[in-house]
Amino acid sequence: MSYCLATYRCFGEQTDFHKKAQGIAVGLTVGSWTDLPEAKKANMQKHLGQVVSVEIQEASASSPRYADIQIAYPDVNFSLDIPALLVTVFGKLSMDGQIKLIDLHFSERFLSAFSGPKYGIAGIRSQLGVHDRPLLMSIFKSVIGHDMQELASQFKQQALGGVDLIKDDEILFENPLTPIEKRVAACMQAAAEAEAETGQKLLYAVNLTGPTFQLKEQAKKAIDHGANALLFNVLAYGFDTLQALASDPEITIPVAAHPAMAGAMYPSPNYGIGASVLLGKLMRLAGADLVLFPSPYGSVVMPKEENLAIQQVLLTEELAKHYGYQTPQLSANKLKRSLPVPSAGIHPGLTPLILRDFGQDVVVNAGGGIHGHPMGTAAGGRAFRQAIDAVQQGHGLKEYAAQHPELQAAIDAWGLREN
Ligand SMILES: CCCC(=O)/C(O)=C/OP(=O)(O)O
Ligand SMILES: [Mg+2]
Repeated sequence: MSYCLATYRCFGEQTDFHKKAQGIAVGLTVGSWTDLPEAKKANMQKHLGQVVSVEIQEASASSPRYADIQIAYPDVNFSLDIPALLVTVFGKLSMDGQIKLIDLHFSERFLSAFSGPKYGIAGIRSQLGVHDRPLLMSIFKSVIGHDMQELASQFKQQALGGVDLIKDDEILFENPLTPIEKRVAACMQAAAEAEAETGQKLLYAVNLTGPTFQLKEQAKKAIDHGANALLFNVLAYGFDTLQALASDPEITIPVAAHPAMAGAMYPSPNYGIGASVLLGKLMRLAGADLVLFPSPYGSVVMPKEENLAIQQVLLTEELAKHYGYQTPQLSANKLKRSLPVPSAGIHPGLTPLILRDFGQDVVVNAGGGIHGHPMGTAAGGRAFRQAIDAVQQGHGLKEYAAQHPELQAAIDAWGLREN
């Protein structure tokens, strides 16, 4: 028998959490809210959920009374896909009061159904030829309504700034002015022109949008026109759609997962799905090569501990866990590691914090912090590259900026944080 484990944080001043846990284990597997004779039959036992642990935290001045409840779900109860797992462990239960899904452990059998990221960190770095520093990504801004010429011009300015990746904004959808195949062709042409000047390769993550059942063909059309990466609004389309794209041998380019809609699920301490599950484990399992999420210090803020919890699960070698059985040390290194991309409101003066908190395997990502630079878009990219170089070489940004005007201008405009 093998199980997937779900950990919940359940709140209640008077709740009998042991009874609650047993009710979850039975009610989400073989039973319901009331006793069912069928559920007690011997042939149902292999489908019965198990209470693994109930850890109660009594109310304090800083916290209401809650319990962390871990339940094991027999993976024979559901098909080996993310929708089935999520509906099983948090479908009806998500509507049952103050309860939050805060962790998931996949059985090896469940994990075996997933190929994970097609490229991962190593693959992205290999495509770019960059192995010795954090990566830099810029974001198109103010391009809704732009024609192809204006869009390609903004692309080239971003590329000349020394970025490693350029992504569409997640709000740029299929439109008559810049349809995906034209966007890709024009931007990849601009990328080639910029590379002739800078010698630097780059990935352009074009936003894959449109009717769900046309996404594969849309992606193949983009690839046929030269696309070398995709941006995807995973939560709007579903993890299973990401998994279908990432596991499809005909989709031969990396996928960057955007967190759009995540704010409807992770922020509340009492409801929803924890950030490390929603934007960490499930994104990596479904095959995201890069995962964007709100940074701890930008314009849309996620607490630092949640940021680091996401980073940990995107980079860890351990994603599988067997409940109660002696099994070979499970390693999930069949799942390539996904690149963390802490984002939103990032400017060059925040680079020391990002590199301190995330280390080398991170993508520094900015839209406004590039295009809003006082000396223009290309200077915005240069300012970030100078900030990254400064930190890599052990210099303070203020000292380094004295010899690097683009960085100085960014610090003058937006300030500097080194702790
Ligand atoms: C968390 C996603 C960030 C994003 O999509 C975006 O467009 C950020 O733009 P800036 O905040 O860097 O301007
Ligand atoms: Mg955006």
